[in-house]
Amino acid sequence: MGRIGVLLLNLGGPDRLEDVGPFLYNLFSDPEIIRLPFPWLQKPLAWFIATRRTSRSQANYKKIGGGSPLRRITEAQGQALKEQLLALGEDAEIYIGMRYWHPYTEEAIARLTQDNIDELVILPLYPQFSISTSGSSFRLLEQMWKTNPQLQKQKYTVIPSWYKQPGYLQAMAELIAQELDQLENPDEGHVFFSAHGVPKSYVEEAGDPYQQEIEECTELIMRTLNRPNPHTLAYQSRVGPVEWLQPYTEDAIEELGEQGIKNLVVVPISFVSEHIETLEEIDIEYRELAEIAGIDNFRRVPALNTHPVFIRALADLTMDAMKSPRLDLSQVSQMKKNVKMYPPENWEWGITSSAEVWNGRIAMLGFIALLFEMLTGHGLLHASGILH
Ligand SMILES: C=CC1=C(C)c2cc3[nH]c(cc4nc(cc5[nH]c(cc1n2)c(C)c5CCC(=O)O)C(CCC(=O)O)=C4C)c(C)c3C=C
Ligand SMILES: [Fe+2]
Repeated sequence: MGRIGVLLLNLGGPDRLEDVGPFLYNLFSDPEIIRLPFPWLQKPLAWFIATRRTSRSQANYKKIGGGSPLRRITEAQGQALKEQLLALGEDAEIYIGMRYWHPYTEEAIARLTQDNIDELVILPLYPQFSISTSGSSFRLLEQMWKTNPQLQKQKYTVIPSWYKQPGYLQAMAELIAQELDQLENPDEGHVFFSAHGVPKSYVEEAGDPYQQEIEECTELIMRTLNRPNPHTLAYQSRVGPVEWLQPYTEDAIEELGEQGIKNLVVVPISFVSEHIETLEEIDIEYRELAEIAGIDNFRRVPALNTHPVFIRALADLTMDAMKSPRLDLSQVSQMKKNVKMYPPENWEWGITSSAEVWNGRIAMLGFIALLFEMLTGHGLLHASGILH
């Protein structure tokens, strides 16, 4: 076999405070993040929400050193994976494709099409699949493949999710065990899995397998840990007014406090690197909540980052993917049964003349309403709680 490439997909994060606004705009422009019935409203609404959210978000990034560590950590993971693959006899080229910030997926694809890679493995750095994360990156890649004849010649395979991978489970269990062992009585630690949330409608209406994969993953980690500790799963980082997956992390912490739990070991489960939601939300906000709830001992399990057992797991995933039958991007959504990406594949972009007329009229009304709301602070978005 010739030269292989590994495309690592990740979310991306603002490197500096001045990147926060444009990063949020990119994030909210994604129809897999805000699912709107009218595609024309996506960009104005993204601009509006990003503008309103920027200073609050910047204040949080300031608390963790003025930017996201995600790029640095993902690059370190890429370098460690390259070395691990070399040790297994595979001289691979690693590409990093972020969804909402540099290095963008488009930049990674531009690099790899110049490199003459024989076989490409597409590996999302999200253990569990969600429409809003891996799904969004796969959809972007699918569009690129459709429009780029050079890419169409590229042989590739996709790893849709990998939360059952034994090395990954082992690395998570080791990190949890290390944290439990710091307690005076390790068996008394309550293991608290905090997963990034998604709106409930993603799971119940759009068929996102995320909740099922998170729940199964939690059970598999506990089985690998093989200790008698009780555990809880909750969902963090809710954005906007709609209902997200429950229980919410803040409510669950409060409840455990009321039950008299004194030792909490918090495990971030949906992401493999430190980022704002571990360093700020868990380490600062939830720690404070726990203290108020009477939990004396609050410990957080570090993210996997470049943990050697985890890097070996990524290398094994890559090698196994090359030996298995290829899986292409269009097969992935079939595999993740019932997943309805948004907007749907057969979305009609106002192709009939009457639809064009109505689209135009509604767009005009929407814009006027949005402008009015921005100037006065009153309107539907405020009333519904989307904006504050
Ligand atoms: C598996 C992990 C993630 C899921 C699922 C996810 C869904 C999701 N996220 C938002 C809104 C925001 N996410 C933000 C940052 C952010 N999100 C993830 C991971 C998942 N998101 C990460 C790792 C990060 C941080 C990147 C970094 O800079 O370190 C933000 C910006 C931060 C903030 O302003 O609070 C927003 C907003 C939605 C709406 C969503 C599902 C629909
Ligand atoms: Fe997020």
